[in-house]
Amino acid sequence: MDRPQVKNAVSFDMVGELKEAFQGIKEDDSVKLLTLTGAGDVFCSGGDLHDFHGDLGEQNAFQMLYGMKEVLYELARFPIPTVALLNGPARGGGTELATACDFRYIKEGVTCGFTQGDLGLTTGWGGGTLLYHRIPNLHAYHWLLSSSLYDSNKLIDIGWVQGTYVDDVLEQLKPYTDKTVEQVRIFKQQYIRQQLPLSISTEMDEEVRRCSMVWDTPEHKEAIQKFLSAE
Ligand SMILES: CC[C@H](C(=O)O)C(=O)SCCNC(=O)CCNC(=O)[C@H](O)C(C)(C)COP(=O)(O)OP(=O)(O)OC[C@H]1O[C@@H](n2cnc3c(N)ncnc32)[C@H](O)[C@@H]1OP(=O)(O)O
Repeated sequence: MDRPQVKNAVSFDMVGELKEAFQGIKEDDSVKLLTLTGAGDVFCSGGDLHDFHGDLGEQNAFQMLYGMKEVLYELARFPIPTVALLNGPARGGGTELATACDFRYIKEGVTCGFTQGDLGLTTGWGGGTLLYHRIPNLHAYHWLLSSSLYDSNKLIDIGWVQGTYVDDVLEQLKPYTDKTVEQVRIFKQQYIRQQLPLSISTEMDEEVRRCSMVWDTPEHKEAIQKFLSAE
């Protein structure tokens, strides 16, 4: 993600660019591993609070959120292993995006959180659904409901993050990449069949629908006004 001036916030354009990039990688059958990271000092600050958070009714909010649901679903069921490299903080949808990857590695001291709750929202890209497939249920529920920011140590404790990294992360990912393309694809298929059945798409759709239902509330509008007036 490469919009460092807004901390890699996801704009409408970026939704299309992510889809295009994933398609290109999918078509290259020599690739063994997909990594996702952020330019500058942040992983991703979630949906662009200018672009995504206008005065939208439920139906338009659904359509707007749905594009990122498609991105996260694609990422979760990607045919090769996927890794989020948390070079800096993730917030809101940014934490959802990292959750859609199979594994997460993080720089020491970095914090992540589902801050949608503080904006009068709930998760809306399908990342809440995926979180329940990544970490124990009560950890997921508590993290989502409380909108807490967790640091790298806590994120390792709850099992969301697999390890910390400093610089040469590719060396650290060698246990994944020293396998053949066929091996990594077979292991990924096995994981998808066990943990991410096609029916997960319906659950993610329901999450998008629920979030769009709270889009047009005073709590959300006030939170966005507050963010914009602080700029
Ligand atoms: C369902 C998902 C949902 C959705 O949108 O659909 C969401 O993702 S809701 C969650 C939205 N995200 C947030 O609330 C995070 C807001 N940002 C931050 O908390 C911080 O910016 C942080 C921690 C990512 C980085 O902090 P730092 O101190 O390093 O930077 P600044 O706060 O000074 O930000 C610099 C610059 O970037 C602009 N910015 C940051 N985040 C966003 C954003 N999400 N959308 C648009 N613009 C963003 C910020 O306003 C500053 O702009 P400037 O003009 O330089 O003042």
